[in-house]
Amino acid sequence: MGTATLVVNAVAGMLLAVLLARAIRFILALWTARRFIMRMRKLEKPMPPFNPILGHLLAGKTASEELPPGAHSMHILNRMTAKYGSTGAYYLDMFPVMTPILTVSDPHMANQVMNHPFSSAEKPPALIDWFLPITGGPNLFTQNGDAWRHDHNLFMPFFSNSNLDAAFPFVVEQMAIYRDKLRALSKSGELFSLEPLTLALMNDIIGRLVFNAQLGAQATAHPLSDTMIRQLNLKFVANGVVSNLGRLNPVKLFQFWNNGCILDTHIRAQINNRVAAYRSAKIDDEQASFKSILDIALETYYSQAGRRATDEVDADYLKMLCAQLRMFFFAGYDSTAATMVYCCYTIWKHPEVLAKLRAEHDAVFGRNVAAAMDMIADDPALLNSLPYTNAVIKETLRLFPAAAGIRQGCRDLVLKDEAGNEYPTESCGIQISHLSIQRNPKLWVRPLEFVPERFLVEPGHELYPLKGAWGPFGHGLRLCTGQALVTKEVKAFLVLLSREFNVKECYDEVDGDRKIDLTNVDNEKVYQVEAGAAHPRDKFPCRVSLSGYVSP
Ligand code: HEM
Repeated sequence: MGTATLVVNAVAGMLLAVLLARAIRFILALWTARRFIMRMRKLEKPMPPFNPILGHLLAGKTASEELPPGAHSMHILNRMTAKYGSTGAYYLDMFPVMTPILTVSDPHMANQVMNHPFSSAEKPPALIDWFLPITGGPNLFTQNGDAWRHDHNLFMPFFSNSNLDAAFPFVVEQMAIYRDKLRALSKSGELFSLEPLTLALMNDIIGRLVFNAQLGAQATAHPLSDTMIRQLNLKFVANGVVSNLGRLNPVKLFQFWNNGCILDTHIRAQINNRVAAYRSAKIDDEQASFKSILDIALETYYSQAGRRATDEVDADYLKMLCAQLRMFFFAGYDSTAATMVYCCYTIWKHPEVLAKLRAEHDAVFGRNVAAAMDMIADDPALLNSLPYTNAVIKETLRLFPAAAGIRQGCRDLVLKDEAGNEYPTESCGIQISHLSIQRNPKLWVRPLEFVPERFLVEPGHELYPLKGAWGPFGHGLRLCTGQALVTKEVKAFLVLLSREFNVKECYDEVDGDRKIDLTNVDNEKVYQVEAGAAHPRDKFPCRVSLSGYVSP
């Protein structure tokens, strides 16, 4: 037998072994999923109609078809909650799209999860697959136990109040570029999409916060931002569920891998830049008041005993950093940009809210909008004196939560609803359905109305929110680490823009004769779609004009 034949046989044998291992893994996972769900069926637990071969995939498909195009999976879960989750929880087996979950839409049961010593902090293995195209490896969202604790402690100093405040001169500088773009658009009066502009703004801000880099994405597309967006587009196929099976397509798998390599190349370039800067800063004994996430990680690395500034970063640390920085880059811009756009929608849709918001900004910053920019840069703590603005952001996130939380169940966590029905969680993930909880008429007065005052009234008032019912940043130990940062950023965004401009959404103009049935998304034309976090559909078409409320 010739060498070539031997090589071909060896490669074919290896491929066969890999395929066989994958097939066995698939069958085992399928068997585990079905066995658990069959047991729950026997116990007559709430769930959609079950198909022995397809599990609940058909029910998921039906729910997604009852929604308008591209509706986010949170809407799909919400739709299924309306059909099957009247007791506050139902089981779902969408294998192979995901492993079985218990979807919880009741804050009492969500609290039981968040108070459990194991499940409150444990993320399910299925999340690793979800994040893999975005991060390429373990990250704070997916890690558990000591690995999570170690990396969490490594990055947390970035989120200290003083470090975040030190970033604000740069944050408002980027918002000034965004404001200038809106000024130009207000002159032309043209129809445009607000979302790409806002994503570019947040790309530039997060580039600085994560890498201490000036990406300049508001001026010209940056390859890091472009590749992340390409990767997200690939991941979030419109109308999910069955088309999600496209994940098994080898062409798509190659594209994921290739985008991942490009992301890693750019992230490594940022790491190399900062290693060089770190070394020269060490030599010059330079002290920067603001430290990026990457700078903090490098400082910790080089401060370890026996390590010299001239040493290379070792391969394991580099791998860990790449995945965590990819995660922070994504988490830091995507959902914040979506929330900023939704705030634009909510405040300009409600003139009475806008009037109160502007009055609060006048009281704290005076009527000179240009001065507000310098005031925030000099003293970001002023942003803490804006209770109404804070309530507007909270109310926007109540109606349009950008993300959701998930936990791993376990044998000794059996949830109980108020009627005493039990929900075992062993062998399944627990998905907290924020959208269903935050729009539930049993939990909220005037649930679909935009009422920021509900976050300002005292306990005992009918509007006062029920404990645990508001949770767009999740709950407990695994709460979003970016919450304080997001709140500051969105407050600054509103202070700098809400008085100068009027923004008018133009969905009717764009939709034209296209009839969209909005019945199952609470008749909300700006319903959320899959695009990373949950984003406003069709990138928020609008026109902007100068308000005349203040002089620019
Ligand atoms: C509007 C913006 C944002 C929203 C709505 C949001 C929401 C969330 C949610 C729902 C979770 C899961 C919480 C849970 O499982 O209980 C989460 C986790 C996380 N978020 Fe955010 N997030 C936002 C912005 C950010 C930003 C700006 C950063 C960082 C720059 C960030 C970093 C993280 C991290 C690292 C985690 C994982 C925490 C852990 O498990 O240790 N997020 N976020």
